[in-house]
Amino acid sequence: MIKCNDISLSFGKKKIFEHVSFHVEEGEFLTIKGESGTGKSSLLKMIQGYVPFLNGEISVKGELLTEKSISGIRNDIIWIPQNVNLPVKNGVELVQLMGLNNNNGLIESLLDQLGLESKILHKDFQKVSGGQKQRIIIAICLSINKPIVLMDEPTSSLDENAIQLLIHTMKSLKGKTILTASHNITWIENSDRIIELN
Ligand SMILES: Nc1ncnc2c1ncn2[C@@H]1O[C@H](COP(=O)(O)OP(=O)(O)OP(=O)(O)O)[C@@H](O)[C@H]1O
Repeated sequence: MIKCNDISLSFGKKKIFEHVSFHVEEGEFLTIKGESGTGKSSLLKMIQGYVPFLNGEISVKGELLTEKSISGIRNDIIWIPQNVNLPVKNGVELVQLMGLNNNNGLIESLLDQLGLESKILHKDFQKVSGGQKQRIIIAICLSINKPIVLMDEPTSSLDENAIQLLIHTMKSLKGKTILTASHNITWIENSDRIIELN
């Protein structure tokens, strides 16, 4: 589903990683682990064409990542960041900004699986905890039906109980190809497979 072949990353003269190759099978839940600064987030952004890579090649669903194919590839991906700093007051406004229609109640059902009541969508982001906000963002993003889910540090603000609920939710998303960047032990242990950047 996703193939990275012999890719390297540098910012200016600073080499972050070199000659990295891995693949993610369709329906697999794979986690990239590694110390802070090893390039996990950048690698997830590379797959979406937001960070340029050196050497090698990346392909998604059999299609090489090029200027021409980027928009089609992005169209198959849900990108779930750790946090959002957008001009929105709460979850309802975020749903509107993202142009989502939630008429089948999927967001509420995902919030429930993540241990939150749906009314939290109306609560000001300033008044919810970091862990609640992260789960609201995840529920909203997961309601979008795309075959590939990329998540950057999905547990960064979550406590152990919320991590377990999120793992359970991810495993219930049948058929999705999930690639995450994390250094959380519980998350890593529950992934189908891990690769390490160092
Ligand atoms: N746009 C950029 N310009 C210059 N340097 C960058 C840029 N983005 C990231 N870096 C540097 O590249 C390195 C890798 O960053 P990245 O965020 O990908 O690492 P990470 O493994 O995800 O780290 P963390 O676990 O702390 O999130 C870091 O040293 C970072 O400072």
